[in-house]
Amino acid sequence: MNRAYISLGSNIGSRLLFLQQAVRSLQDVKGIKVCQVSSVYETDPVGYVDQAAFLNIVVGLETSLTPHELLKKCNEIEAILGRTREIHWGPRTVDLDILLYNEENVKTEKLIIPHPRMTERGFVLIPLVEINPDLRDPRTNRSFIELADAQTEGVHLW
Ligand SMILES: Nc1nc2nc(S)n(CCO)c2c(=O)[nH]1
Repeated sequence: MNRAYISLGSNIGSRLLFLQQAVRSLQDVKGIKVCQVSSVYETDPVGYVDQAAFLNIVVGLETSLTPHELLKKCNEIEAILGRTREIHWGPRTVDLDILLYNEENVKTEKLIIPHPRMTERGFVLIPLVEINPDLRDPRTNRSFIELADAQTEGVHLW
């Protein structure tokens, strides 16, 4: 069985409901068992800053799916919950990003794991280390806790 971590975010409409529906949709996928769900954090937008605050969580799961099969399911859940892509990095009903898949490095046109921007994002690191403080970056072997501690600004328990 494989262990994966996914970051979820929403900053349009009923943000909490979208996150709850996305987690339930993941749980309903054959070959996915959601094992951990972080607290909900309200976070300042990163990247495209002229938009509403996000609610963010990270979930830990066990899966028999391959990384690309998992990506396909995440994209399907985003589409079902109404994600549009008018503005790159703009507002969205729900966004699912695969952060880690075991200690594997994946690099294809469609998918890069570990997520390339995860170490720059407090809204990812803080919920991630909440659910598993022992995780290390497979590329550098650096503890994610050290990185999270330096990026608490704009991330608050909701
Ligand atoms: N705080 C915060 N900022 C973000 N910018 C983007 S793009 N996203 C979408 C995830 O890539 C987020 C997010 O989920 N949370």
